[in-house]
Amino acid sequence: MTTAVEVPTTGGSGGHSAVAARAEGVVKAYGSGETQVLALDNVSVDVEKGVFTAIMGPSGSGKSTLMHCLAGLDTVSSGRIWVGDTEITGLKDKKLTQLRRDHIGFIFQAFNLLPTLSAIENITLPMDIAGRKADKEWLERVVATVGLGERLKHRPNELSGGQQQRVAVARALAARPDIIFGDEPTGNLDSRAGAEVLGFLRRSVDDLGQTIVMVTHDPVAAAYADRIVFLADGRLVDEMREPTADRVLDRMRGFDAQGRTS
Ligand SMILES: Nc1ncnc2c1ncn2[C@@H]1O[C@H](COP(=O)(O)OP(=O)(O)OP(=O)(O)O)[C@@H](O)[C@H]1O
Repeated sequence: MTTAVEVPTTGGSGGHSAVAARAEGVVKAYGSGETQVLALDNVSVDVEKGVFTAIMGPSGSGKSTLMHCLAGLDTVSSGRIWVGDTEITGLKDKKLTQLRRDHIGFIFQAFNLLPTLSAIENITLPMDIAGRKADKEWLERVVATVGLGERLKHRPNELSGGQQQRVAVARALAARPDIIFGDEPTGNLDSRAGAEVLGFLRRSVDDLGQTIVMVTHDPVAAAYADRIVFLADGRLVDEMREPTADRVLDRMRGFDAQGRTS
């Protein structure tokens, strides 16, 4: 963990503070007065580059809010957020949209594939829209990692849920974003298809050096991560390295025992 206050570097030259994103003293309040909810209450966290991070915590603890703030999908009430070298708090909409497009990938619970396009067309669509040429070699690696073989020419409705989500992950990877954010990316999948997608996410970190941040409720899914940060009542309360599903389950039971399910 770096404690430096200067703008984080995004590595590349082997710098020691390989931080892909950072939240510093982030507060997010909804509403005001007596009905105010502090979704995030002074959260500081570094998202390490090339690391698979899971965000866990009881329902309502602020997981999605933290992810949305880190990804520039939501504004903060106070505190600061960086994505790579860029402080995004205070950025105007246009710049923020550009930054999201060029540096961030998203995977949601719903696969959000276009039904009339083939798998491979879906994968390259965001770059086609942005008028960017896919790096051919990279695309080949991504496609090889997805392991969809001849199904790449198939349309989404000819693929299983797990395969569709792998296409969605490949689409996020194809543009080589600095970070991929996933909000319950396996939430709609059965456990086998979920394992398939999680294995693929894991490989994209190990083989392609991708940085991933994933919100999940599922201890088994979280065990695929390198690091878990735990939120409770809008605060960062714990973290775990090299988690196992059993240890995560134990930690989550601890929250229940304290009645911290807000
Ligand atoms: N748009 C909003 N308006 C008001 N309150 C909100 C809004 N969005 C979230 N909240 C509140 O902020 C808190 C954190 O919500 P958030 O969705 O980040 O939690 P979460 O940990 O992702 O929950 P879950 O696991 O149930 O999805 C909750 O108390 C929630 O009710």
